[in-house]
Amino acid sequence: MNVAVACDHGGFPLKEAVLEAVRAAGHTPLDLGTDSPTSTDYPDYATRVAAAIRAGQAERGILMCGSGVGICIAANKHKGIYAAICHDTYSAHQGVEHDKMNVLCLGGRIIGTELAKELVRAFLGAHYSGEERFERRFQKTAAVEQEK
Ligand SMILES: O=C(CO)[C@H](O)[C@H](O)[C@H](O)COP(=O)(O)O
Repeated sequence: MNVAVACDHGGFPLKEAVLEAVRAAGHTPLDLGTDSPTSTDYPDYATRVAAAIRAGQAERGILMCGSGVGICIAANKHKGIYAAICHDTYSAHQGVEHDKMNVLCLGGRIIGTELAKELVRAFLGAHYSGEERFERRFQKTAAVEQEK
């Protein structure tokens, strides 16, 4: 699958490792910036990844900022984006399996490159289970989204 990847300056230290982990998992990363540690604004990169997913250019996304918080909040403002910060591998796969998480958010000032690679592997290796209770809960969440 195509995986849209973007970060601000705080997430930039993780970006190369994340791109490498996407390729190592057999997927194609779309590198949507930023391309240097120069200070920039995380909502711009959340929008790039959200747009790629909404346009069907990528199935999933990975976003990084300093903590993962700001870019996750910004991503979740876009329809069809279900983003979460996961700094443990259980959440990185369970979020997809139970909750249809389609964007993984990481904090470049919180975790190192090796954990980031493991989180990417767990996220990309997971698939939505589609079990009735998960779909029921997801539909309740989606209904709130439609009210916007
Ligand atoms: O973590 C972030 C937002 O949650 C950002 O990546 C920034 O690191 C954070 O806001 C700090 O910004 P600064 O301009 O680098 O001081």
